Amino acid sequence: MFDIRYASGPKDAKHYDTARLREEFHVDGLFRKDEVHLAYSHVDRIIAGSIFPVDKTLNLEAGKELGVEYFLARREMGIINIGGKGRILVDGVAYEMERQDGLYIGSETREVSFASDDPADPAKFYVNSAPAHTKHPNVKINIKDASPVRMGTDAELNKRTIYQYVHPNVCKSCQLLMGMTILEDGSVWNTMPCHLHERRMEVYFYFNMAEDALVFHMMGEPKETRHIVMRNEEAVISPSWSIHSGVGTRRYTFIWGMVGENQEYTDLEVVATKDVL
Ligand SMILES: O=C(O)C(=O)C[C@H](O)C(=O)CO
Ligand SMILES: [Zn+2]
Repeated sequence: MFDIRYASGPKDAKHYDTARLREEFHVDGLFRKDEVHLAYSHVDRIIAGSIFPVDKTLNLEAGKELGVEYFLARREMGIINIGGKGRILVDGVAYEMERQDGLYIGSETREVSFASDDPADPAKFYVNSAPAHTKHPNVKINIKDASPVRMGTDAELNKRTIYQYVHPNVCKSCQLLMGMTILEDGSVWNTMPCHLHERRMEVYFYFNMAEDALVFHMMGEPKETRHIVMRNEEAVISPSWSIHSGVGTRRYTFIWGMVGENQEYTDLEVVATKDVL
């Protein structure tokens, strides 16, 4: 059921060629019609992936990999809909999900199912899930409820708004932080100057990209940088030792999710551009 990824350390990763870098960190094949497609990373045991109900209703099910009775028995989940209108049924409570709506689901939630209103314009649910030690309330998060942070300048081609959906300012979670960053027209860079956060790992999911557009996702230690070429609706795992930044051939949007020791979004070390190699 899961696309399993084990953890790689920086001493090994600096020797990887393109194919190996992609095998370890790059996640594709998302949003296949009527399928749940999830990658399970052993880095902080985050799960990231897609749930794409078109003609069918899809249920969240625990595989043998989770070793529990139901998926969210010991996990929490954040969801953002990047498609048309849909519904998520959470232990009998229905949440109507428009495009850009988010949902936080706390642990100990037994039954979660996903459906689209119109197969011609189906909902596309991107999800992140992390181990959780306690139950927090389920919360629907409209983009207007998300905490916005405007960043960047025209000169640096990086004007963007970071919408923090699952964040202590918006709702309680055990460790998950999740949000969506929308670049302005003409802006192509995210997160440059780049940063590290040793206490949290991160997964990026790039979307709203034209078919012929690319994003070069930067990764690696600050003085051993590598890149991974990203196409529309692909994700990339960023271990805590790696920078994560990207530049596109056009504007794009991305969803980021973080898990680890703390929930301090600003607990990061900025790497000066002069120190990057
Ligand atoms: O546009 C950005 O910059 C981001 O969205 C950065 C991510 O949120 C991140 O790296 C948080 O640590
Ligand atoms: Zn980061």
